[in-house]
Amino acid sequence: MREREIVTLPDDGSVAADGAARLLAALAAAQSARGVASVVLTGGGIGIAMLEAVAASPDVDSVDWSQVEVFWGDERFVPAGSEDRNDAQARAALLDRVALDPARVHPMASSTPGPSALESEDSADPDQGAQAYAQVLTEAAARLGEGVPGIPAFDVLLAGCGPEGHTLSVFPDSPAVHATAAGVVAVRDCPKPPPTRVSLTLAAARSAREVWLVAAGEGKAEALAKAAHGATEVEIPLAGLAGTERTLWLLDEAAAAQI
Ligand SMILES: O=C(O)[C@H](O)[C@@H](O)[C@H](O)[C@H](O)COP(=O)(O)O
Repeated sequence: MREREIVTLPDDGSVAADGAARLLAALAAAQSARGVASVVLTGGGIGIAMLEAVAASPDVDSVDWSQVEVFWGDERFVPAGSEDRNDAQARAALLDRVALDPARVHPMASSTPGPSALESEDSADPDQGAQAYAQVLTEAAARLGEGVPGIPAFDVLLAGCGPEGHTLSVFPDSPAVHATAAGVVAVRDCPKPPPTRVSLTLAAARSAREVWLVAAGEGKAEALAKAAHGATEVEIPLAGLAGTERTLWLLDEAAAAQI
């Protein structure tokens, strides 16, 4: 596994701004190389702040948004349209402000029962939502090329982390972190509300060419230090984040303070 790159910035605002500039450059480079670029979004304050910074960037049009495929690394299993959903927050922050091709935006299932939407297979059952997303990823891998079997070689996968070391919706010593196959899983009794979610496994996240962990605040410092000093992914799931070509930690000084 290639060495992690750790970039430290003064504060959360500069992490979001730097991440936004890097993301625009990475998507443009991917389009130059392969035509279509793919990005995996996540939730949380810094992840959404980064999308807002992308939307506000003077370089936002350096990317042909109609040729960007958007996926999620995890999603809260709540009704469609809930403001708790990562996709709702991403749409408000960026996706509704750029000219994406709706057919290339792949939300995870919501808990809204009823007729299945084309992509998300909305259902009242997160396991069905996870299975439906696995199918979306298999079909996307056929279009975009796969990193690990059945999972696209995403160009950039974004992830945040929690104070106890969770990333995506994979928590320490949880069924999701013990799910070693590359896939999509339902998460129940999640320590971070809302309790029910759908998430990529860490093995699926490692299908990405580049994996970027974006974190700010002293609350993340201990978990990041443990991961930097050899903790296992079962203990500290963020330790299991790695891209096939690059693993980047974008941290503010407070989050990096104990590394
Ligand atoms: O759905 C979620 O909640 C996210 O996927 C979660 O993994 C988040 O990225 C981290 O908890 C960091 O969140 P903050 O940036 O708000 O601390």
